Amino acid sequence: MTLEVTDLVAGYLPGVNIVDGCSVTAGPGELVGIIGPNGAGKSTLLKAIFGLVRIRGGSVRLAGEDITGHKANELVGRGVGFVPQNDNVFATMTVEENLQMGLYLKPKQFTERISAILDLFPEIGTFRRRKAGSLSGGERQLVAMARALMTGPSVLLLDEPSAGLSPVRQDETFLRIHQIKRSGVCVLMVEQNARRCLQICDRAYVLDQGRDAYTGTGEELIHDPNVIRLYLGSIAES
Ligand SMILES: Nc1ncnc2c1ncn2[C@@H]1O[C@H](COP(=O)(O)OP(=O)(O)OP(=O)(O)O)[C@@H](O)[C@H]1O
Repeated sequence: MTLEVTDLVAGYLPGVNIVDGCSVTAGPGELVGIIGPNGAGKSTLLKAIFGLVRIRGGSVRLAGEDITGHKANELVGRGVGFVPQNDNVFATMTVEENLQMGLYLKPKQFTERISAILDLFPEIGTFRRRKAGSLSGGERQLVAMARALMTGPSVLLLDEPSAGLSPVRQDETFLRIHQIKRSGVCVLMVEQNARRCLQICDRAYVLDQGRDAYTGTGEELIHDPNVIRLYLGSIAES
């Protein structure tokens, strides 16, 4: 399914638009990155798409259907998954219980879905009975993504999946995101690690002050002098 966000306006406080005329699209099996400076509105964009921040203007369409302002639980039912940056697992529950929570709308499908998830991420099998709170950051991120995948979404929204992880764990996480994309899911990912994000994304958007300032393939943006100057630092860093 294609996700189309057009001229979106959203914010928390009256009169302050954090997302301010932002347009992004992501198609089936596509990994689309969102990068930009702190406070640009990246997380707010994902939350607005997922019905967690009030939308003041513009539209969100899924497979051509208007889903603007729909509530999160309704969006899950329509095939949208969201992995927030913080508190994305239930620490006192086991991994398996976390995955069950992901499927609370359709508990009868648990056996079928868990086997699909274990096919995609076999390592979950090795710690499925452990409490999520006892896992490493990378493992917790994997559980959070797996939980969002339990309903078999066609669109997955990821908010800074590499945050707080060591470089090795970040690489593992990006590899897993690639596997998710290859399974046909459309992935829209906000990332702090801009350079790495551009290396692995099919396409990306640079957000600035709530707007999509630049867009292109990861390869184009990573070599774009404006993007380098404003967001990536010197070319020598690459
Ligand atoms: N719950 C909230 N209430 C009011 N303002 C908020 C809230 N959450 C975020 N903001 C404000 O919205 C602005 C954009 O925040 P957002 O988290 O979307 O940016 P971001 O691009 O994801 O930045 P970062 O990379 O720092 O996470 C910030 O100025 C922030 O202070």
